Amino acid sequence: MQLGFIGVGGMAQAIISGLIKTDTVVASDILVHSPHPAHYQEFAEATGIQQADSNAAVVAASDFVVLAVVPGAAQAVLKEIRDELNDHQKVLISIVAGLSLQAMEEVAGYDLAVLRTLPNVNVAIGAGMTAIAANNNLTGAKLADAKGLFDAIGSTSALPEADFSTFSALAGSSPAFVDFFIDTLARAGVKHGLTKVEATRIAAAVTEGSAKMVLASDKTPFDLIDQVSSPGGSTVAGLLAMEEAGLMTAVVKGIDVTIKRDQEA
Ligand SMILES: NC(=O)C1=CN([C@@H]2O[C@H](COP(=O)(O)OP(=O)(O)OC[C@H]3O[C@@H](n4cnc5c(N)ncnc54)[C@H](OP(=O)(O)O)[C@@H]3O)[C@@H](O)[C@H]2O)C=CC1
Ligand SMILES: O=C(O)[C@@H]1CCC=N1
Repeated sequence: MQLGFIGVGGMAQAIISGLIKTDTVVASDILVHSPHPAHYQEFAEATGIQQADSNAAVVAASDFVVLAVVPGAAQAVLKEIRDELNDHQKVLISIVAGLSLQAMEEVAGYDLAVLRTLPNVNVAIGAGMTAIAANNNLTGAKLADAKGLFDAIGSTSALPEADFSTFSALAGSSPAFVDFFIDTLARAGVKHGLTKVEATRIAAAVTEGSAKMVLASDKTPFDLIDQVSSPGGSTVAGLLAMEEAGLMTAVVKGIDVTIKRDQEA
């Protein structure tokens, strides 16, 4: 499979790293381009991926083309590459937040096979969570291959497009929120005398373990909270103090604002 990327920023690099690490695509079959090659030169040399001279050259040489540009540039880039895309029956895979299938079809053509996705940065280590929605032209082996790319670097969830903004907050943005929680937990450890490095290692290991517990057990997170909270003990005291400071309200408010911002884009 020849895989092209238009846009080689943080998220494209995360996907490429995940695909190479999981032996899903060999580096030499990946071709990339963006307006400032200096921004990805080091990454391209370190991974062994190929660099093209233009967006059109990426499309010409690829079976699957990943649109990984900032949302503001997406329409112009689609206009620029639509002839190349349609001439050769390529598959377009978009990772652009807020860009609907219909908006892509309007610009790139109604016959084009398109997969809209919303991955998260954890794809870099094969632990991503990606929402997918295919248009009617993407079926059979092409759909399986396009979906397979994201299955190989984590999990996928086929969702109606109406749920993409919620997914974007809960899975696309939330690595930042979870990292914020990990850093806050570690900072509290530093306040009480641990080094930042050791406190971060502890906080991250606990976060990973607790996520695995939720996924592996048939208990709800609230059941697991009760299991940790000994009667009259320290955990319930800490939990109540966090809730008095508004932890649940703060998280839900943050997600509300994230969804609203995504829908404005
Ligand atoms: N970051 C994340 O966790 C997630 C991001 N996304 C989506 O991924 C997309 C990229 O985000 P991210 O990687 O974070 O952003 P970055 O700012 O890191 O990267 C943006 C990329 O777009 C390129 N670009 C801009 N204009 C053009 C153009 N005309 N032709 C080709 N390339 C162009 C930039 O090129 P150059 O550097 O040369 O200027 C750069 O490589 C966004 O649409 C975002 O919504 C989706 C899910 C999660
Ligand atoms: O911050 C953003 O706009 C993108 C969407 C999901 C994660 N990053």
